[in-house]
Amino acid sequence: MPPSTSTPPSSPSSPSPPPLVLDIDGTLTRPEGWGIDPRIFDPLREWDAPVILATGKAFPYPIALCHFIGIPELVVAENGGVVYTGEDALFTADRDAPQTVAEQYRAAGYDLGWGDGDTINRWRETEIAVSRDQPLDPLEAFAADAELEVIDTGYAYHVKDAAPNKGDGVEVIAEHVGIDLADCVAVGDSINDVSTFEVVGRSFAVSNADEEARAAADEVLEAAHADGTLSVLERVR
Ligand SMILES: O=C(O)COP(=O)(O)O
Ligand SMILES: [Mg+2]
Repeated sequence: MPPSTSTPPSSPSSPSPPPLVLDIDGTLTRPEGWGIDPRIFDPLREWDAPVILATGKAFPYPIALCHFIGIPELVVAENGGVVYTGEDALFTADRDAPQTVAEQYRAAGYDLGWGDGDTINRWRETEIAVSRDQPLDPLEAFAADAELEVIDTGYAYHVKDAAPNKGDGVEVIAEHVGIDLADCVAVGDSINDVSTFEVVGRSFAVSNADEEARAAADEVLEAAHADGTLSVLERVR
């Protein structure tokens, strides 16, 4: 969408900052590319508007991040498979088909790549994530047979139903909390953020973003990871 006219650049007379929609991996991460950058905690805790975390990670991860930042839990998890409005948890897909693909992949001699405990998938409700150091071709073949898609976020391969996406989840939350998507500012880094960028008023890709996110964003930032996101917060606050 074109930049929102209702969100003027930073000025002392700005009544309140815009609502935010933030990806996690690649966007709130340290410059090294992993681990949350601690510099995001205070600005997000003090942000005087809703902050939605929209991620490919399983439900407990963004909920825990909201909890530890100290902000209300407004969460899109599993690339839109799970939506939490602060009151209701909605599940927009089913894990059964992705689970079957994971079992076929394993039966063919491959591994999801997360070890026996597999905390990456343990609480996943609607999709399966596979480590990017595992072979992609057989995973895509099994997924295609099941009419599922595989997306590569740069952090994991996700075997999922094609229908849910982050943007639809963000719409549900915006409606529930009563914010106008045209006022929202989003930051992201990968293909799973394209649907978010399509529904918000103003979108930014960090400089480490993949081609799809760069093409979909209103603006590609000069700074990477949390440095990029912090630069957006400075500009729009
Ligand atoms: O779970 C992933 O693969 C990526 O997570 P993200 O959407 O927060 O970047
Ligand atoms: Mg990301």
